[in-house]
Amino acid sequence: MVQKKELKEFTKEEVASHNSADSLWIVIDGVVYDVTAFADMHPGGVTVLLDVAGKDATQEFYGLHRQSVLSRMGPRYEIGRIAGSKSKITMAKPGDISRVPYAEPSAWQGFYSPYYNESHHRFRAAVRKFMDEEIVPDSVQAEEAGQTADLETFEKMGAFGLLACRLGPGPHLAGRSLPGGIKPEEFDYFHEMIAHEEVAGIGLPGYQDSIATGMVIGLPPVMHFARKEIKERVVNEVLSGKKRICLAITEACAGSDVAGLRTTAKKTADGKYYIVNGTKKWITNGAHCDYFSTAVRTGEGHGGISMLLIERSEGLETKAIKTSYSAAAGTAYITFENVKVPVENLLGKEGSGFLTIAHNFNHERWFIVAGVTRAMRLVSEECFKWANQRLVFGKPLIEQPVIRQKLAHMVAEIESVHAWLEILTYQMTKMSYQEQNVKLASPISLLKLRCTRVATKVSDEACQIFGGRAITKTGMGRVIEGFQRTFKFASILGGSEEIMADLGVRMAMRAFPKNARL
Ligand code: HEM
Repeated sequence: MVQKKELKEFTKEEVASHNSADSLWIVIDGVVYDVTAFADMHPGGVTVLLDVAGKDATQEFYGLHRQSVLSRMGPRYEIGRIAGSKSKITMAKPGDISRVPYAEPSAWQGFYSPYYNESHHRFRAAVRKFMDEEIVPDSVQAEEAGQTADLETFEKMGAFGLLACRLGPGPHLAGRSLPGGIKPEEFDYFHEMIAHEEVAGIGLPGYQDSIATGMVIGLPPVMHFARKEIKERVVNEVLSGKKRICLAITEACAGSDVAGLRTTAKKTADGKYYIVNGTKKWITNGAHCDYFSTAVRTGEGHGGISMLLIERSEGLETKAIKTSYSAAAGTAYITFENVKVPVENLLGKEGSGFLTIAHNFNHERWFIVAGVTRAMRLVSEECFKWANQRLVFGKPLIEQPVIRQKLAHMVAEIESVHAWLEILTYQMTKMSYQEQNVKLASPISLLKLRCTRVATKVSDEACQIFGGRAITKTGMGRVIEGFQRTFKFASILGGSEEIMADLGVRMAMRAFPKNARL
């Protein structure tokens, strides 16, 4: 642990005399750092430090480093302050709400909103603080190393109530303590949306997927279709963070075309088990899961699909797929070789797999939009900050009209997606699940289409603003690099853009008045 040193005050002249490799001091935002011992280890090299030795290096530092470098390493080298100086730069604290324009939904930046009450503000504050304090510290390194969140992290999220919050309002919340002291009966889809936003707000695509994307899409079939005893056991294990679950539908030959799936489940002669054989591909979190909500073929054609809850057991193997995002997400290829599954693990009725799968489509797509929209806001925040602190041709980037044009388009598009997301979330708070399935399938599909089209543009503009840093995994462009490398996932999984567009119009046509004419 770093010992807190007694902070002295220095004059500028005193600091100026420490200007060599033997004694190398620099000043950042009024704070004096003795980096003599660090200079040889400095990733940017010694010479750049010598160039600013004994001087104020605030501008140089913030042009090249994220603030987290200073909060992480600064205390080790901090020795005092310039006498009479005051900090001009705010150090981010856990739980802070950003004041950068458009970095938060407008309700969090002092605008009126018909959607949020005090409990939503309290909830966001509690979840953000939890994320900043408990999840973020290890996440950057885990993302880089391709390590998924460990069970201890899952148990922490479970005890905090965050896992349960990501599955919407419902009986699964009964008796649980929830973030910010929210009562289960006051919890609504806006609270859930906030939970997804806060997880996506860490800006690490692989790691944030590792903290329970599999659960958000894999547990609903169990919650809604499992037999009572199985439901109680599995839902409790998963929501407390003791076990992990994922959704296993897609196969090498069956993606959007679910009917093409080939994994078979055949009943044993005594009728007690299904024997499962086949493969699954691109299964988020699959590499680390204990349970797999799995689509299998129990018969021919469309009516021959069923859903089974399969436990990790003999004959089931998972191996990581090398995707373009971090191995932390645990995206897996799964093989089933004569896996024995009790018939009690059937989710819903045999042959009704399509209904079971489709039951959660809207929720899954809505959840994807909430996450991607939050990630886009983070990208725009990074662009605003970068454009403000990066000097080009002797002035901040933001002073270039072409950069302001890019920011304008980015913000206008993100805000429109978020506004539609809020409108549809409001509908969800008013409609029964059944009514949502009928009325929201079209707009949610079109919203997802719009969201990922906007993500394409946001990624493009952000890359142009960040230049080489947008293709560099560490440092200033880290978030932009991660986003441009992974935003495409959202336009493919949970229903590809093409399927979303087609479904959106087909579902809308169901309500088309037969007697309408031009
Ligand atoms: C307390 C003072 C400093 C600390 C703890 C520090 C630490 C670091 C770290 C951890 C990195 C690599 C991280 C990353 O990829 O972002 C880095 C890179 C770098 N640093 Fe520093 N640094 C300090 C001050 C400075 C100053 C004053 C300058 C320049 C005048 C400087 C110039 C650079 C350069 C040029 C790089 C490479 C940047 C790049 O690859 O884009 N550093 N520094």
